[in-house]
Amino acid sequence: MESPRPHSDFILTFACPDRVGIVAAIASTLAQDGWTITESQQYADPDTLHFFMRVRFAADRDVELEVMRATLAPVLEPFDMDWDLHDATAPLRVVVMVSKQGHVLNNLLFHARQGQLPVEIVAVVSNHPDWRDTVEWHGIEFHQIQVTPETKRDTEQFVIDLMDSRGAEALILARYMQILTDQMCRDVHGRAINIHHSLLPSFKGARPYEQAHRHGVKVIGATAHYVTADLDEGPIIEQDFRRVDHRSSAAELAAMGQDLEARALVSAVRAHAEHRVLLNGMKTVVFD
Ligand SMILES: Nc1nc2c(c(=O)[nH]1)N[C@@H](CN(C=O)c1ccc(C(=O)N[C@@H](CCC(=O)O)C(=O)O)cc1)CN2
Repeated sequence: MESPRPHSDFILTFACPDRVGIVAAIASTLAQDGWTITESQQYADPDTLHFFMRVRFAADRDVELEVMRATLAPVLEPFDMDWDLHDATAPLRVVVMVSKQGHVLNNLLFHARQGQLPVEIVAVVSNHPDWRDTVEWHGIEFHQIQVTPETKRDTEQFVIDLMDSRGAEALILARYMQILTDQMCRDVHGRAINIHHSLLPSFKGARPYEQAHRHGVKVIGATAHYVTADLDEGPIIEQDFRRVDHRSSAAELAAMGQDLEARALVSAVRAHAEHRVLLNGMKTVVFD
């Protein structure tokens, strides 16, 4: 028999300069207020001397997210924290962007529909019509945009407005093959995830499987990362890989890579949706 769901279930994440007493302050504050800590992970970076923590806590009473935020603010203030508080039970609302290749999009749609991903895909945007029927079969709105050098900023503003109007908290680039402008990267900093079809930092940019084939690689892979203005240089969230050999053409490498791309992106989106990813400069801390 399933245990009863708590009335209030929150996830606190933060990063701050490391010092003695951080965990004790969090734990004692929660204990004094009658909260049960159900998950807790922390990491002290020896290089940056920064401390990272994810703590999930619950109680059988109804507490509004904003009320909980206001309660925690004075406790966290002395530690100079970059912190956030999330409702652990709320699925992450996302907008997905795709171009012509739909294997990663399809995998996202399937996992979300099956309830295997704590995500609600509220809209799909594409610069091609190919995946409209599939997306609309899932009952999800599909918007086609026309991206040219002249229209790129307007199309990006359309996406930002769409995210705002649908309450989307993240943007997922599922093999969307257009480079986002610096302004768009600023607008979605820390909440746009791209799947690149190579093991970054190798083979950035366009056509990475052709680059890999020319180099005679013995493994291929995929990298899910946050999007930044520096193309395919954003903080890495997840990678997946497999062995290959001299017999495969670039096209065969690309075909073998599709599953890796789909798996890596789902894993990264799940980690982001469960608030397990914290930015650590140009890197990430990803809690289990
Ligand atoms: N600002 C960013 N935009 C995008 C990133 C990123 O990291 N930062 N990742 C890419 C995806 N991508 C590889 O995964 C990628 C997509 C497209 C190209 C590219 O060169 N495309 C066109 C040019 C399109 C354009 O100018 O918009 C081309 O083939 O010439 C390279 C890498 C998504 N966007």
